[in-house]
Amino acid sequence: MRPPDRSIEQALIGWLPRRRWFAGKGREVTGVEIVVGTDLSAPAPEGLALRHTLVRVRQDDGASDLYQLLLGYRNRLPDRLQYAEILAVDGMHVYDAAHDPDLTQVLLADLASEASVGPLSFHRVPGAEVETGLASLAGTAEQSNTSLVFGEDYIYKLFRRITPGVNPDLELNLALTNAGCAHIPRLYGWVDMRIEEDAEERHATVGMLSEFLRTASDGWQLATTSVRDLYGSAELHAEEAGGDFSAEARRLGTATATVHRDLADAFGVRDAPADVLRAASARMHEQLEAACTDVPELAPYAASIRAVYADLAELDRPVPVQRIHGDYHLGQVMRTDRGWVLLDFEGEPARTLAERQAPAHPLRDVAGMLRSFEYAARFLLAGHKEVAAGQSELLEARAREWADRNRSAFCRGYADGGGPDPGAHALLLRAFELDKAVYEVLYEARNRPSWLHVPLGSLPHLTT
Ligand SMILES: Nc1ncnc2c1ncn2[C@@H]1O[C@H](COP(=O)(O)OP(=O)(O)O)[C@@H](O)[C@H]1O
Ligand SMILES: O=P(O)(O)O[C@H]1O[C@H](CO)[C@@H](O[C@H]2O[C@H](CO)[C@@H](O)[C@H](O)[C@H]2O)[C@H](O)[C@H]1O
Repeated sequence: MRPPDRSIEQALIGWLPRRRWFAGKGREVTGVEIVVGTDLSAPAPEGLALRHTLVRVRQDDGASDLYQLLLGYRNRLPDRLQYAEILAVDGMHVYDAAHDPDLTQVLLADLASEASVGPLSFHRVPGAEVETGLASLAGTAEQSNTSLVFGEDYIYKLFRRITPGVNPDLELNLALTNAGCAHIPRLYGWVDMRIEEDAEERHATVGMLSEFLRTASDGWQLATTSVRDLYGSAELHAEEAGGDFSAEARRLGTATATVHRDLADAFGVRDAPADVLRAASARMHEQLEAACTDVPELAPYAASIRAVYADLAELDRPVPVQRIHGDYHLGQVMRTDRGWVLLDFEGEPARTLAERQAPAHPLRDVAGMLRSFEYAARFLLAGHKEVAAGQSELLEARAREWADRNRSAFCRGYADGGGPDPGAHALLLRAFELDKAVYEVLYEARNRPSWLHVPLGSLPHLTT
């Protein structure tokens, strides 16, 4: 017998906030309600069941969000799945079935056959074949969603926070697929869900199946390996150390410009009037004030940051805007044998769908990646200071050198690829970088407090 929904909802109040992908951190969960549960007829062994579940989560600030869960039901929960348990009642275990390859196979089977099950409809990209019967492994990366790797072939992104509408990750991947862009993983299919609430019918993207880049390394790993290499021989300059990353940074810049051009071709570019910059500046101010309230360590830099935002508001000229990546950093790019590939076009997870879909200046993405070079250079510093006391100034200088070298290389590559020359738009770039750094301060305070020193540590340099 399955436990009643009420017991599951109660258990989810404590379980959800502890998930890495839960987007409402820092606010209390006051209620969870199962909006719709759909049994997926898994080609699963006897005694197992899979229920696709959409829940509404209410929080103490009045926010109310939808989340997607795959609930597994078993009479006996094997040791390997204990960590995924949500509750057990009268010998029946309810758990996060994203971690259970016996159950997740149904996703591939339904994509392969383009099934429709209750409110869920599974779609294949025209011409794409999907092989079934592969076992999945849930990714261990720091993620806003949950990714399931099937065999060595596919990666299925199970979107966690669900916003009605087409998810920009799917929207942009589909457009880039149609444009024949080489800098994205091959897209195989997606899952759409009909959501009926308050007599209203809406649709949302709840899953996406892409090529798993099995031989690729992500940009963050490659960049931090290069930084580690440099810190290991701190007497050398960045260009002398073995693992110099700058040629890769330059190629990454060029790939970024190519993707921006494809997005511009697919969705268009328009000249936004000057008041768009005033509105952007106002939003930046708002985020800064919110961040200063939550993170008082930001206060000493606030006046300098405000001055840059004020200059931006005064920049009285139209700016070209287009669809962009929106949350661009080294963890979102992978180096494959066919060059750099860009992932995760969802935009910043904390923003509304309308904000994430809004056209923006492409240098916002450039600023995101430039911040990421700072992150890669700075994130190892703290540990190193303990090991090599007295060397901290030298390592700080090396961090600066590494970041500057790779930032310049990326910008050169971006301009080579036909993007607007970052060097010719210093104020825009500075404002975008500061805005990103403020976002990161908030993001780290809410999600990874032990990383807060990384964005805070780069503020003295950014504000001088
Ligand atoms: N197509 C892919 N091939 C290989 N690894 C991938 C692929 N897509 C994502 N990943 C890995 O999963 C991580 C998280 O993916 P991402 O799309 O950024 O998810 P999220 O939206 O949850 O942050 C990436 O940093 C990368 O390491
Ligand atoms: O990848 P996500 O869409 O989940 O993006 C969020 O999480 C990122 C961290 O996982 C965060 O990125 C920040 O940390 C990165 C290193 O882990 C660094 O490369 C980025 O430059 C830095 O912004 C991202 O901001 C957040 O939206």
